[in-house]
Amino acid sequence: MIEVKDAIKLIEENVSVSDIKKTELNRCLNYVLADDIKSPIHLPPFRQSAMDGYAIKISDSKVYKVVGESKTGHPAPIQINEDEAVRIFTGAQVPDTADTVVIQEHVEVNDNKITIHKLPEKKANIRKVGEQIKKNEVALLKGHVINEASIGFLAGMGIDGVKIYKKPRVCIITTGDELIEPGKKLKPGKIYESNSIMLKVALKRLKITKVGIFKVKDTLEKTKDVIKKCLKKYDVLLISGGISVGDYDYVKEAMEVNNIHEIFYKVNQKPGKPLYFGKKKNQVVFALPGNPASSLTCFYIYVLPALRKMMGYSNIHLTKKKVKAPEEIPNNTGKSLFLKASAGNNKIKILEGQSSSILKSFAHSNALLYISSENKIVRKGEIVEYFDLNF
Ligand SMILES: Nc1nc2c(c(=O)[nH]1)N[C@H]1C(S)=C(S)[C@@H](COP(=O)(O)OP(=O)(O)OC[C@H]3O[C@@H](n4cnc5c(N)ncnc54)[C@H](O)[C@@H]3O)O[C@H]1N2
Ligand code: MOO
Repeated sequence: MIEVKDAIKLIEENVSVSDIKKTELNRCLNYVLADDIKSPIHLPPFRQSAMDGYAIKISDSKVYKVVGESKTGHPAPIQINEDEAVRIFTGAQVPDTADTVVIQEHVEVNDNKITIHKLPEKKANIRKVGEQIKKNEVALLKGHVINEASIGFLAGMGIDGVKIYKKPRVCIITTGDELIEPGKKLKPGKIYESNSIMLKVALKRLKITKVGIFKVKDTLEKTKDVIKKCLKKYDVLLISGGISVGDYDYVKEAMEVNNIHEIFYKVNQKPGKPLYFGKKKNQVVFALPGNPASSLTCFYIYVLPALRKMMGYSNIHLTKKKVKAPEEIPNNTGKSLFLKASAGNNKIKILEGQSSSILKSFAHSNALLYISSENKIVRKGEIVEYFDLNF
């Protein structure tokens, strides 16, 4: 049995970043950039008017002669002298000799002359060349998580594709004779299967959508076969249940038969003690304890960082925050604890119902309060750490 911090470290060390692929921009949302991106152009590429109005070469005069028009999408047709103006529109090129744009609301037009009521500051309403980004300047760094704005920004620089890290294909395998699909009639001795959908949506929150779900009964043969099948198609296997020491817990043996190499089995923690982590070349396998709250805790603390590392994230762990313990917390288990809690406004409340089978409290928690195995008692008001579940 290993300690929490060692388990976290072993996962970090044994998981590698996914392959890189060049991908067209409209398929890059929520992926992580695998390269620094430099702007191929100055943005904007020419001096642009920020408003509809008149481009002038500013002087003490309030009256200017309109000598032409600069229309958006076309090069500025003429240059101007002092006391001259060019009619101009938002986004249009400002003539090189103009230095200011007056908005049309501040101008009175008489024939081909304008009278300015309110002179702006010199250089007003002109977007400078390269104001947003200069040619060859780094626009986005490797590790950047691509959002809608990043896509617009990249397109605005004329870029139509970038290199990104692939997302892992993940499968969820549930084990157990007792499990019945929600929606069906419950029979004696059976319970509704809830881990697969819970893990699937947790993956969805991580923007992982290529997810396969497989359900097997408690037999060695079936467990072996499903693992073999999944190893052919998926980068990550999440197996739920069947990893403890009962007579019908076949997952460990089925993994051995499939030549999965054990990195660790059992972590000195509550919940989630029988957690298993293994590898087959670059494929990784987590066997999550079947108890629903254990499964989800292990997902947040161990699976999530592994997946984020694969996807190229630089911050892979849930954010850890500090808070004062709201009450005395004895820890006579000798194990590290992850307590379901509700945090906010620099306070935390430990919720009722900490058992591994209970999701009721988890459903109301946004934090996992962490007490290390070495800590036998936390005094009220002592500083403790929690994992923020808002990611
Ligand atoms: N003698 C011992 N017994 C147990 C130990 C131990 O050290 N010695 N460890 C306990 C701990 S801690 C945990 S956690 C569980 C883990 O057991 P398994 O991973 O083998 O999981 P199962 O036995 O298959 O199931 C446990 C529990 O969870 C329910 N379950 C399972 N899968 C699902 C699912 N997909 N959806 C909803 N609920 C599920 C299952 O019905 C059981 O109630 O072992 C302890 N035992
Ligand atoms: O690992 Mo278990 O989760 O303590 O019931």
